[in-house]
Amino acid sequence: MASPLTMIGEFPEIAVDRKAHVAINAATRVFAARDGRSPLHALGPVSFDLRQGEFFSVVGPSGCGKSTLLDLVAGLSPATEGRVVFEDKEVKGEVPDGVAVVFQEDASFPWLTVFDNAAFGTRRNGLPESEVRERVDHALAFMGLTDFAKSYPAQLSGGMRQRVCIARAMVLRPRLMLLDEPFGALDQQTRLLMGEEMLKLWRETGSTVMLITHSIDEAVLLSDRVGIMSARPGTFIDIVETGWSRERGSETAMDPHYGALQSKVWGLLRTESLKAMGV
Ligand SMILES: Nc1ncnc2c1ncn2[C@@H]1O[C@H](COP(=O)(O)OP(=O)(O)OP(=O)(O)O)[C@@H](O)[C@H]1O
Repeated sequence: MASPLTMIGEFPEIAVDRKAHVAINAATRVFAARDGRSPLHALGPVSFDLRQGEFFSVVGPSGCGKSTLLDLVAGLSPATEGRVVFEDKEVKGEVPDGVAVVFQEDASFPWLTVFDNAAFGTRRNGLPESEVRERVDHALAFMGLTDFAKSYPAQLSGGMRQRVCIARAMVLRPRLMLLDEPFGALDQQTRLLMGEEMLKLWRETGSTVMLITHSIDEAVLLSDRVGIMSARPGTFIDIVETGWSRERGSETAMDPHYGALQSKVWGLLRTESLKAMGV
């Protein structure tokens, strides 16, 4: 019988299992009524799987429930109905072991050095200091921050601060990385470079990635699959396979298939964005 594991190109150590790593089953989120307003149905019902080791991006009109979906998968917010299962365990009430989340806003701690920022999660998890040091040194080198280990966030650019946050997530060696517009506040150039860093990280770690983004270009370039959400309450109207190899990078944008994928995603998103704007 054929093995369910597929060896990937130059990275034979990463065996990607195409079965579900995260299963989202008929999940909805309704926010309770507040200030005399009616309850707000923000999301779903939405059902989909994140496959083991894939890079999955989510695009959708503003306010359709993308961050709400990520919060559900991260265990930061409960599903009103339905459920989320990560590695055969229901996600409930806390971020599961093996999951790291990176947000758009600069979440570095200004009172800690770059090294101590990156070490924060692992120290809290009680990892021995020698192991912390080894992991942090590797993550800072990977993110090009070695020379800034003793600097404080205020001494860094916005892009570098965001790299510190990604290093902090990387040090945890997550099996699932949840990224909520992590490059949203960065200029276009830095954003492109950070996308390449993310791909490098994804290739090195073999972790599953779910990225929320407003950028169709970014979603199409980085992902194995792009999920397009409807206007609120968000559900997936389509999930588009890109077909890229793991070796993709900025040059993938020159591939003739890239333009066709971009147009397809934009075509789907445009209709939903007009609906969200009430047009
Ligand atoms: N804690 C909350 N309480 C009440 N309503 C909320 C809460 N969080 C989000 N919402 C509402 O739920 C809806 C979905 O919000 P969410 O942030 O998930 O959308 P989004 O697709 O990520 O938006 P954007 O693309 O603009 O970042 C919005 O109408 C938002 O106002």
